[in-house]
Amino acid sequence: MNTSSTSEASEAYIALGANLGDREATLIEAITRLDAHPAIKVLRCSNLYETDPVGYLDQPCFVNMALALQTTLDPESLLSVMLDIENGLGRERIIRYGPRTVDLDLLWACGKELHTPILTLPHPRMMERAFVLIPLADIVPKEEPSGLYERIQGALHVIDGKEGVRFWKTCTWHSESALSEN
Ligand SMILES: Nc1ncnc2c1ncn2[C@@H]1O[C@H](COP(=O)(O)OP(=O)(O)OP(=O)(O)O)[C@@H](O)[C@H]1O
Ligand SMILES: Nc1nc2c(c(=O)[nH]1)N=C(CO)CN2
Repeated sequence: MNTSSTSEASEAYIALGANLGDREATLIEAITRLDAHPAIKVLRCSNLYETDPVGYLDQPCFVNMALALQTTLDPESLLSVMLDIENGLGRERIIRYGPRTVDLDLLWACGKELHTPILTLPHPRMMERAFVLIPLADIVPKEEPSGLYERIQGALHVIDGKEGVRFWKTCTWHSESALSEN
């Protein structure tokens, strides 16, 4: 696969979800694979939340979380890495909004707006979804320069507890590169 790197590293936020198989193990493996990519560093992980399904209701509860990444990849190349990881972890697309071993959505890349055949940024449905916003709020600092913090707070105020999102666990993932530095 061709991935293009820009010379400057920038921050991106992604959402993860899983509702088939060992949900926690699959999410941890997805984080490990992202961090193992030479152009991606996982900076922060949210807590894990158990969430009631939204959109297609006849399916198991999800575990959802969010990550802050630093990357030198452009957004389309980052998405391509994410899709490869989803496929490698057994993701199948059968029912729209249906059950999945893992889902990785690119939410936000420094406030960039993009509309290409394969990528829309910011993610078009992120501000309607408590299962995205509540984990994301764990890891976006108040001083995030492109205004993401304020957007999340405003959107959460509108959603106001309409979805079932329950704290489940803290994230146990630690970067292997950080461990080997110590
Ligand atoms: N910001 C984005 N993040 C992830 N995928 C995106 C984004 N914008 C467009 N896409 C496209 O959406 C396609 C379908 O994604 P996917 O099957 O994961 O959708 P979904 O998770 O079922 O629904 P949703 O997009 O509402 O979360 C991807 O192959 C990708 O090309
Ligand atoms: N609770 C929850 N519901 C969903 C989720 C998800 O990750 N969590 N993903 C969907 C498709 O993107 C559709 N519905």
